[in-house]
Amino acid sequence: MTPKDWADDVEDDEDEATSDLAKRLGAKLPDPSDAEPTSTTTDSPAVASLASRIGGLSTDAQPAPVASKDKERPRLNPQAPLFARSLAGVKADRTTPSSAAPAEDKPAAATTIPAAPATATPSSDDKKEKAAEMNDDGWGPGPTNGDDASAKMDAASGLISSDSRFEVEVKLADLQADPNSPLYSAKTFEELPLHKDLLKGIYAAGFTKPSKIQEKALPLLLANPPTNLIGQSQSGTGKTAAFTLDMLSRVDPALMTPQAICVAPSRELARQIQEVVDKLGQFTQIKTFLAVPQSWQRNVKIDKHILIGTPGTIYDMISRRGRIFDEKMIRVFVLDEADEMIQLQGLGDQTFNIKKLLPPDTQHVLFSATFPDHVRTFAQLFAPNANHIYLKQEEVTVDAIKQLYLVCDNEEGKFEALSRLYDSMTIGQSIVFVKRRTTADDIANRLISEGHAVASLHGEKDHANRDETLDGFRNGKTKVLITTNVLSRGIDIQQVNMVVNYDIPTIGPDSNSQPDLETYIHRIGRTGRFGRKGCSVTFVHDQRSQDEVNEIMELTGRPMKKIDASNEDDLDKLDKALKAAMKGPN
Ligand SMILES: Nc1ncnc2c1ncn2[C@@H]1O[C@H](COP(=O)(O)OP(=O)(O)OP(=O)(O)O)[C@@H](O)[C@H]1O
Repeated sequence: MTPKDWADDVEDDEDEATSDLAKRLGAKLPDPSDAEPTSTTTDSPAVASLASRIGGLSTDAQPAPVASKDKERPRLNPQAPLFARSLAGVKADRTTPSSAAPAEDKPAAATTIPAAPATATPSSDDKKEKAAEMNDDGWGPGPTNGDDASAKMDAASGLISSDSRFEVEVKLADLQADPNSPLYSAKTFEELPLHKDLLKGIYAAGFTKPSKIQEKALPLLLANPPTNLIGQSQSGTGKTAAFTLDMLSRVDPALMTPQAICVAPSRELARQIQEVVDKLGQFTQIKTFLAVPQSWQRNVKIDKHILIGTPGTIYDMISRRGRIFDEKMIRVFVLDEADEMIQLQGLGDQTFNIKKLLPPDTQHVLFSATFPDHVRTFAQLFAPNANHIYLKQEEVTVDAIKQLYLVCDNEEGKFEALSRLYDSMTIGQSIVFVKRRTTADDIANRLISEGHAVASLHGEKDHANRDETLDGFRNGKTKVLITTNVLSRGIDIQQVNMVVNYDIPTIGPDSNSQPDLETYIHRIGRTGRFGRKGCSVTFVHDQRSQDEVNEIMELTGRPMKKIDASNEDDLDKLDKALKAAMKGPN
């Protein structure tokens, strides 16, 4: 049982069997006192012992040499046309034993580019001050990261300029690196070492310039020799394209075997990532394979270049040692939603098992909108000597998402309020998150019986049904989707302008649960994509849920406007506010 799995039918994020590694190992992870250790060395016996028992992880700043394994690795094709620019250094790296383990052999020192005290947690006084700053309209303070002008809408696109709204802090693994070098920030895609066929794909996707995270991450990801990267940026800011372009740049299309692996916590997210890779790579010869349950056959080799899937399936494939694909050919391992993918009480054991079988000089790329402190320690063990891009703590949520909470009389009052909100939910598209699969089906059925058009999706439904439901929602056939945490992360549907937390996400047994801040942040991040407008409504129906909302406000430092569901005036105001919030410019 994982903390998110205490109740039998509470949704888990991955529909494959996952075991509880921490429990099996009898280890409890300490809370690191230093949120950002700059070395993979750890003084913590628990982390060290756990890491060594996991295997494949070094708790030492000087990992074992990799030359013997590397000898067996087939060479890349230097004639491959796609890689004239970006792969050149990879080839050099692979053929020079002394630089065979670039990511792990470097000193684990960090250089910070901006001077911002980025990862300090705001004091509770700071948070109170922020709450007091709440605007009269109750929608909370405006942008807090400095430059209001930068948050202005791009008149042509209707989007918020990403210029300085989504600031990030970069830490370089290599002390020698010049932090002022333009290499570490790219204002255009052309100045990056991207093949022209990838540039064509980027423009065909409608991207004109890199977002903030792409601007910072791509030069680091594409530099040679390859270096690990741990990257954090708010939901909907373009992390997928960043790691996608890295994978597309580092595989050799002439070699018909997987050379990059990307794991994600759900089949739906894996499918979505595959679509992005296919779209950006459409002018190349690079092919992708979706590695999810039932998508592969035993003893049939995969001849595609990039594997995208869920960790249980990929581990199943890779553990057949060469019969499905040759793991020695993998050079990039991407973890999307990385904090979730390395959680020991969840998907972490599968992800670590995959890592153990990959060549030690594989480039590890970890991205997420959230990296809680205790996960950062593991992230740094997983991706030693990585470059880091972390968000300032107070900027983890997206300003363009207006957050409010709706006070209902009791559990039944939540359903009445949801039904009452249906019209607002269908102005654009909405996702309603519940805790249990049975609740998803129940409220979907009740809304349908009242004449509303909604669909439900959760991990107990069969795969074809899940794919069909999400496709129907993606193409706008369904306007309201009732779901569980299975869709809380990564799903990118730009028309979603409202998220309802019918149940507040929590961790732990019902008798002693805590609000699950990370899941809250990811859930509301299904709206407000790439600068679009959005709003979230969290239902409160008793003292406990009120306390949980208070704690979320405290932790995010963002106030939420309170609406009373029993007050018709309030509800009318809510309708108007929702309509205003979801239409027109910010
Ligand atoms: N440079 C760009 N220009 C315009 N649109 C972009 C650019 N990069 C990404 N996008 C779009 O922004 C949207 C959000 O991107 P993406 O899904 O990668 O966000 P994310 O940061 O991975 O979010 P999450 O944390 O929720 O997974 C997508 O629809 C994508 O097509």
